[in-house]
Amino acid sequence: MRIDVITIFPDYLNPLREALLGKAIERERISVGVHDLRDWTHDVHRAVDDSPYGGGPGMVMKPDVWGEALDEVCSPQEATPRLVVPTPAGRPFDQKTAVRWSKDPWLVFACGRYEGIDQRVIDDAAARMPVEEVSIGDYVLVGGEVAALTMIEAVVRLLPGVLGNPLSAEQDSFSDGLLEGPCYTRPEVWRGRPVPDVLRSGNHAAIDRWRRDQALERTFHRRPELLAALPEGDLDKADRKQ
Ligand SMILES: N#Cc1c(-c2ccc3ccn(Cc4ccc(CN5CCCC5)cc4)c3c2)n[nH]c1N
Repeated sequence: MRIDVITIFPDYLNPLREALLGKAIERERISVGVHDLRDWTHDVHRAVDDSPYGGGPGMVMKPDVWGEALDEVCSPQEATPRLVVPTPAGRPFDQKTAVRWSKDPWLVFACGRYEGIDQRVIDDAAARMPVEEVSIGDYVLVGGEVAALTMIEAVVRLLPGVLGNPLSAEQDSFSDGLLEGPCYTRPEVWRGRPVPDVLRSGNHAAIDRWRRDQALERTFHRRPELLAALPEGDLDKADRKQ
């Protein structure tokens, strides 16, 4: 997978070169290009923003600069990129979206700042490639870079050979529609708190049942709407005793 990120703060994306993502680059599971939007400015001030039409707070990112940047970064190659535009006004980004995007050959992230990017940039790009305006949550950030990092990590960890333990991705929270339950490791007793006996019993049927019950209970208390959204029949008889 090829990933390109366009931003006015390229150093914000340095974490991409660390740890798991850094290893994925080393192993050539992904190639990452980070581009400074100001490289497509032509004025002495390297301006990327201007006042909003219709008034209102803050500044809006200029369409001409973004247009030239996307023309070059997304220029037709052997594949067409999916353009991802983080925005507070976007559709919610979720695990299903991460799984869907993990099958793409090329993702380009357009990281806005200020009050966002002139809408005509998105509309113009949508005439040439798939574009998705997405939000990582119902809170307000200062720009799109942290959202891009979040989404890139959620997608790249799903690629073959990236996670040390591929089972981990399959047993993700949300993969079965529930939150995952608690996890434990040594020591057996820590500050007077023992590991639940069932986890040391060696009875894997009982362990699986306990873990499912814990996931149901946690989901019920923390994210009850996820239970309501479970497909019909996903809750088996044993679950209903919960
Ligand atoms: N993903 C994601 C995001 C973002 C995000 C993503 C991309 C950009 C580019 C610029 N900003 C800053 C900003 C902040 C507030 C507003 C709304 N306006 C304020 C006053 C009138 C409306 C517009 C932009 C961004 C924020 N925030 N939260 C998420 N889950």
